[in-house]
Amino acid sequence: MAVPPLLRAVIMGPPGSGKGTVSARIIKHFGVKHLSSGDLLRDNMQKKTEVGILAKSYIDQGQLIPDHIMTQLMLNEIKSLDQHNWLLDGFPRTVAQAEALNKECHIDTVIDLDVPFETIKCRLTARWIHPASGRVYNLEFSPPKGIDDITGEPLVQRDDDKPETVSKRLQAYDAQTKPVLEYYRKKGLLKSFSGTETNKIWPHIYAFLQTKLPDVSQKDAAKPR
Ligand SMILES: Nc1nc2c(ncn2[C@@H]2O[C@H](COP(=O)(O)OP(=O)(O)O)[C@@H](O)[C@H]2O)c(=O)[nH]1
Ligand SMILES: Nc1ncnc2c1ncn2[C@@H]1O[C@H](COP(=O)(O)OP(=O)(O)O)[C@@H](O)[C@H]1O
Repeated sequence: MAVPPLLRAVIMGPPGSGKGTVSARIIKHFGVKHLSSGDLLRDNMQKKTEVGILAKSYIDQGQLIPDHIMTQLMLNEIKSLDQHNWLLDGFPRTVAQAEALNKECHIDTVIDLDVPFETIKCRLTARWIHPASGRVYNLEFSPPKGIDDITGEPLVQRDDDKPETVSKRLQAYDAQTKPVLEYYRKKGLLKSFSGTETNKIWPHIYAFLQTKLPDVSQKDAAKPR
């Protein structure tokens, strides 16, 4: 029997559009490997690696990390996922990164979360995360019980979720990341999902991915959450 080709997907959208939240649901239902550039950078910052120390100065300013550093870091990680279906989250974020990725692998689909900036600004100041796993919580949307649901470890707020840094990140998105949407649109790979609530966008993403991969979560497949 022929082995189905491995899925190579990217999830895009402005900061706070719900990439992490939707990725967690995609992992649960479709069992893909998830590689988040932000989680990888935060892990490096926490371990105070050379990349982590350098990244902190950019992230604190709401700026993107230089392309050559980010590309090297991510392409190296991607290699270790060779035999799996994977989903990239937060990379590529510039056209130069998209071109570098294109040289290394063929991308099948790009899921774009099209959420208005006004919606996002409120969300990010209420975001709490569990740094070790990248799990995200929100004071209103998915309220934490004060600690991470799985490990019981404390949650933290991200330094770059301060309102002034959020504005800079949204500007960087407009200037540097929106052209990447155009890059993938021209290749016919872009699938945009518009809305202001993850729970309303998700069933459409779920239906779209079901055309590519089987649901491996087994239970509750009729009502994907
Ligand atoms: N109010 C509200 N918050 C949401 C919704 N979807 C996600 N969030 C929260 O918004 C914040 C940003 O979401 P996240 O998945 O981290 O976005 P990312 O920056 O694109 O990865 C987190 O605190 C989420 O819990 C939603 O539909 N409504
Ligand atoms: N592909 C990338 N290129 C450059 N910088 C990046 C990239 N991915 C993440 N970063 C840096 O890490 C920060 C946090 O990224 P991420 O966790 O994806 O946050 P969000 O999706 O909420 O913006 C970004 O604001 C940026 O400074």
